[in-house]
Amino acid sequence: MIGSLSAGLCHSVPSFLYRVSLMMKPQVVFVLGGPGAGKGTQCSKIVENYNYTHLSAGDLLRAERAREGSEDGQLIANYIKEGKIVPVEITINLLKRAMEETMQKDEKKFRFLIDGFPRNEDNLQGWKKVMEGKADIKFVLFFDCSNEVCINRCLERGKSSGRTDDNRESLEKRIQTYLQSTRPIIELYEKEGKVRTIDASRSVDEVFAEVKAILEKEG
Ligand SMILES: Nc1ncnc2c1ncn2[C@@H]1O[C@H](COP(=O)(O)OP(=O)(O)O)[C@@H](O)[C@H]1O
Ligand SMILES: O=c1ccn([C@@H]2O[C@H](COP(=O)(O)OP(=O)(O)O)[C@@H](O)[C@H]2O)c(=O)[nH]1
Ligand SMILES: [Mg+2]
Repeated sequence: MIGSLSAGLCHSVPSFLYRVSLMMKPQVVFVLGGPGAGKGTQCSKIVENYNYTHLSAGDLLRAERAREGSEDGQLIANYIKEGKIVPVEITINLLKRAMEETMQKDEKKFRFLIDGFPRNEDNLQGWKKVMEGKADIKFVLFFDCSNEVCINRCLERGKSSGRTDDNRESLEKRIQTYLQSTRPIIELYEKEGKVRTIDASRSVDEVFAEVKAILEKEG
């Protein structure tokens, strides 16, 4: 059916446009929580078990920081070390490109876990400006745990992560940014009934059992 439709259309529509029109709209789960809450760990486990692509905004920014010739590398480095949130124009371009590249390679890969974004009002506005209507936000997975647990996990991670922000000084700033800027975004989504809160203070496996139950329920 699709084959014959394609053969008919190819005479009039450029094939790349035809391919784009066949693509599913990206289905997005935002993954939020404090620094060290376990977002990345749980996203990896989701990817092992379900058909999602994990896009960590922080990882994309760190890759851009390291890219030779990047115009934004120094700015990104400063923001990360200071625990501040990079202007959304930079982050949204990286996210959009990563989503497009994933779907161009395999059009069945239209489910995304967007980890660590949107972290503030600027991020939210940037997402809306660029992505509204182009992607569906299914829900928000919120990994909730105390600041103390977050800090201890990041300090432990800092022994081997090589990250410039897994130290006490940066962490105090990151926690402040999280409380002042990111929590209000989670609350906004909460009012829309989109937040699925998970107690992230338990073991990796216990947390994942809850994640699984949510994903199975949401379909
Ligand atoms: N449930 C958990 N219990 C204990 N340690 C955890 C748990 N989840 C993650 N960790 C560890 O805590 C650190 C932060 O986890 P990570 O997944 O990178 O969090 P985030 O992406 O939210 O900053 C890592 O060193 C990770 O191995
Ligand atoms: O959308 C984003 C995501 C991350 N960051 C920056 O990258 C850092 C690390 O983010 P990441 O999500 O990797 O940290 P995690 O919460 O996983 O420890 C943040 O503190 C910010 O400085 C940002 O500016 N915008
Ligand atoms: Mg992370």
